[in-house]
Formats: sequence, C-alpha cells, structure tokens
Amino acid sequence: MISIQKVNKNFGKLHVLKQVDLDLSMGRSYALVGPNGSGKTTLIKSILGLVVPSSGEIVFEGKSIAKDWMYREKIGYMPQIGRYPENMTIGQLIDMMKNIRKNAEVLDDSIIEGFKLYKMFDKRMHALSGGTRQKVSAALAFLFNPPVLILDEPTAGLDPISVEILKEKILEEKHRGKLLIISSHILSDLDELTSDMVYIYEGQVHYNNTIQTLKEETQEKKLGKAIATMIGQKQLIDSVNR
Ligand SMILES: Nc1ncnc2c1ncn2[C@@H]1O[C@H](COP(=O)(O)OP(=O)(O)OP(=O)(O)O)[C@@H](O)[C@H]1O
Repeated sequence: MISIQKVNKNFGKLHVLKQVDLDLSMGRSYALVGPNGSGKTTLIKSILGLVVPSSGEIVFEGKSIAKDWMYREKIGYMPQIGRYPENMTIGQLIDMMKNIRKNAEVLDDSIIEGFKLYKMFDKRMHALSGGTRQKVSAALAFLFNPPVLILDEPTAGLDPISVEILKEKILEEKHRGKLLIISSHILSDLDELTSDMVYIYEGQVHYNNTIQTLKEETQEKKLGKAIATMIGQKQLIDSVNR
C-alpha cells in the first residue's frame, strides 16, 4: 500500500531521515516509536507530501506520490498540532472541509457526535482549549472515512473519557481493515491499538516487526519493557561490533 524507498531528508546540515526503507500494508496498524527528534513527524509529513524528501521515493498504491497528489484524499491525518483558520467556527471549518471534498461518498461523524462537538459548532477556533482543538483534528481525520489513517500523538492532551472514545474509534477502524500509522509516546495505548512496531532512532529504522514477535524476542509481556529490552540488546550488539 505505502512503500518508502531509501528516503533521506536533510534540513540544512541536519540529516533527519537516513535511508529509510519501509513497507506499510492495508489491514495492519503500525506504532511509530522513537525518542524526541528521531524523525517520526518528518517521516509522517513525507508520506503526506508536506515534506519533500531530499532523495528516495514514496509509493502509494503503486504510484510515486511525487507525480499524483490525489492519493492524499485516501489519508485521514490527525496532526500533533492542528493549524486552522483561527477566525472560523468549528462548524464553518467542518462545512468548508465538506465543500472541498464534495465527492466524498460516506461521511463519518461518529467522532463529532462522540466528542459532542455539535454543541460547540459556533465556537471560534482561536477560543478553543488545546484538548478541544485535538478533538476537532480527530473529527476531521475520520470524517471522510479514509482507508488510511495517520495519527500523530492522537491521545496527547485529551481528558481520560475522550481518550477512551478515541481509542474505541481507532480500534473500530483497525478491525475494518484500514491501514493505521500511530505515533505516540504513550506505549500502553500503542499496545492496545497496534499490531506492528516501527522503531526510529536518529532517523533510521532500527526495528520493524510485529509487536507479538518483539514480545517473543524480548520475552516481555508489556510493550514498554519489550522496547527497553530491544534497545538494550541493540546497544550491546553495536558495542560488540565496534
Ligand atoms: N522544518 C524543519 N526545519 C528544520 N529542522 C526541522 C524541521 N522539521 C523538523 N526538524 C528537525 O528534525 C528533527 C526531527 O524532528 P521530528 O519532528 O521529525 O521528530 P519526532 O521524532 O517527531 O520528535 P517528537 O517525538 O519530539 O515529536 C529534529 O531535530 C527537528 O528539530
């Protein structure tokens, strides 16, 4: 479905993505994990076409994304920090998005309902709390029922009840066979929501396998401990090879 082929990204002298090779398949949900600044958001933005790789190629359903922008309609994106026209109300923003995507066949307003956003439709974006802004981002990501969902820190800043509503929705979409990519530092959430783990360290993919395999290899039951053990093992191998 999405194939990332030898992708490099430089911001000036900073080499942020280094020869990233990654195949992402429909029906799987990927946890994108790595320390702050390791390149997760840059990788996500590269898939979305918001960041242009310095070299390499990204292929979506067999076509290079550099040549065909229409693929983006198939991706629902929940950014880490959503930027919107600040003077618009929530209702106007959602209507505007519906107008842009007039030909969208099925609209999914379950998140708007779940988060009770209809009641807040006349609130302006600049007046929203950080959590409510996150809810609007989530509502837009799911609205057009896209086959691919990319969620960057989806639960950060949400209250506990809203976290559960969003997690339930993510699981529902996972069970419907969508491709999900979720970047998060909250490993217990990822343990519940994802099937595969991609661990990025200093711009390189250090681990890419199922979470089940990672747990078996490390003999750990919890994802957090499994990752810590995997990192420890890698450091040991690196030090031996040096
Ligand atoms: N537009 C940009 N211009 C210059 N440097 C950038 C730009 N975007 C990202 N970077 C740098 O690239 C590196 C990777 O950033 P990125 O946001 O991809 O990391 P991340 O893994 O998502 O981190 P976090 O977990 O903190 O969200 C960082 O050093 C960041 O400062």
